[in-house]
Amino acid sequence: MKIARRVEAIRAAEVGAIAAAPGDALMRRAAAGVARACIEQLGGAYGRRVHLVVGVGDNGGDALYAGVALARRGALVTATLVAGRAHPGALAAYVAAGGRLGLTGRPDLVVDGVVGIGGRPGLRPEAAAAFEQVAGVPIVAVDVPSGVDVDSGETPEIHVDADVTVTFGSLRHAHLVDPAAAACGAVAVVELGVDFPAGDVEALEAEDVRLLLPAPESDDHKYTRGVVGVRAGSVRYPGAAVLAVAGASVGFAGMVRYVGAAGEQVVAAHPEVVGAGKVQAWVVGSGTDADAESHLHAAGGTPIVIDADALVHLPGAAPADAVLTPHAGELATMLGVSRDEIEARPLHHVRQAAEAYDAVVLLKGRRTLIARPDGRVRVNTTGTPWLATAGSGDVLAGLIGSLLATGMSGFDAASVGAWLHGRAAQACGDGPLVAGMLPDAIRAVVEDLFA
Ligand SMILES: NC(=O)C1=CN([C@@H]2O[C@H](COP(=O)(O)OP(=O)(O)OC[C@H]3O[C@@H](n4cnc5c(N)ncnc54)[C@H](OP(=O)(O)O)[C@@H]3O)[C@@H](O)[C@H]2O)[C@@H](O)CC1
Ligand SMILES: Nc1ncnc2c1ncn2[C@@H]1O[C@H](COP(=O)(O)OP(=O)(O)O)[C@@H](O)[C@H]1O
Ligand SMILES: [K+]
Repeated sequence: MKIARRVEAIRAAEVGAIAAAPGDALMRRAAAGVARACIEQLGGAYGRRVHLVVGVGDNGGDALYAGVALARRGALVTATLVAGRAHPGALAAYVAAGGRLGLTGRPDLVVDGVVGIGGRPGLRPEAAAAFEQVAGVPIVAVDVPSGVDVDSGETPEIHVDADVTVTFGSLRHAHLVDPAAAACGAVAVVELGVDFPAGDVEALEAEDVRLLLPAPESDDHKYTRGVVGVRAGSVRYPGAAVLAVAGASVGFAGMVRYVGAAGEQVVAAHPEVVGAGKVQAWVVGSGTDADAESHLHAAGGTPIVIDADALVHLPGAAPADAVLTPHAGELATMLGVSRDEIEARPLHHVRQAAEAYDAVVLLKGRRTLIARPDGRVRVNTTGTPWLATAGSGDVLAGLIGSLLATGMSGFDAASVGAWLHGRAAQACGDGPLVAGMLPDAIRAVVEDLFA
């Protein structure tokens, strides 16, 4: 599990280590990691031109010590001190190592050391101007891309867009949560040997998913594995029913039931699917059009995935054990704000919705967020932009419902479902995909996990 923590918790955990380490030892360790990432990005150090953009705090100190390490490996290192001053010890070491002040020529790489966890959102004009001078050059950000809001993952003002971000000890929220995460590029964590407390934002990794998935036991039968019911599709959108059922069919339930207007199409595509009866979880809403409200009421009180058209028919609170799966536009309608506001502050809004509806809320997007009413959040890091295709959300809803039917908690079912769905899109490769390709790919991803 990847765990991201708040700045306050990270600072508190590091106090002891900083006091115990002699001089700038911790900063030098952090800087060595930054230098390694630069060398990797450049394919070497000798003769490469690296430009440091340096702020007044320890983030700038890290950048300068990284400059020292790079200069020692034969790189030509220059630096702009955006406030005209910098961490004294690091600056002295930098000058002693042959580092120059001021920009000369076009560098091969820029190191963003303006601000880290001590920064406020936005870039001051001197910092913005320093980056404009080297526009287009790849950027390695120290700790976080300067200008992003580290705890909220928001980017309310201008900020650095990095190719690589090197952080220390623990991920911060900005590394996982969009829009800030999109500004980080690839993220590397340098170990500092510090212990951190639990965090409230996390991301599943393959091993976590494998452990959470309830593989059938040798004495299982279809009913012990769980039965999922799908109320999706309509005369207008029969395909949504087929896709939601397809998603449910490659989840872990032992049987899929379908109730709705597209029964013929569903059985033609999935002859194993049966009609109304007892279920352990429902999936309601994908493509249900005008039938959404009646399906929502008919489904009743079992664990339930509520998707698409059904979301707007929810009263104040959702039924017990509900997983709501809006995209940004649907969440905007539910909360009475604009889509832009949701996209600018997804972490804030997904938590607000989970609390208001007293349900697990999965907000779809590049970095899908899954929130519990108590504020705990999982971020999905699998997927590709090709997944943004009509009907892929229907497959996801069915898949999550199928996992829910096995007895998984809503939080686990939603986050595991999102992980499998995104990994399936990755398995489809870097090219157009249609939602109907996802179920086979999900099956293959599961097979790989258990191999
Ligand atoms: N803790 C640890 O164990 C380790 C920490 N490490 C490193 O230390 C970093 C944190 O360092 P830090 O605390 O000195 O804060 P930092 O982010 O450099 O900002 C400093 C100053 O910048 C200013 N400023 C603020 N906003 C601004 C803006 N938008 N644009 C321009 N300037 C702005 C503001 O000063 P002001 O100008 O207001 O006086 C603020 O006080 C951390 O991210 C990591 O890199 C590593 O060495 C490993 C060990
Ligand atoms: N830029 C993106 N990168 C990765 N995944 C994305 C991106 N945009 C959307 N997705 C994913 O694609 C799926 C789209 O779902 P949704 O919007 O409900 O589609 P539909 O309603 O057509 O089924 C979601 O799983 C979402 O997380
Ligand atoms: K930075």
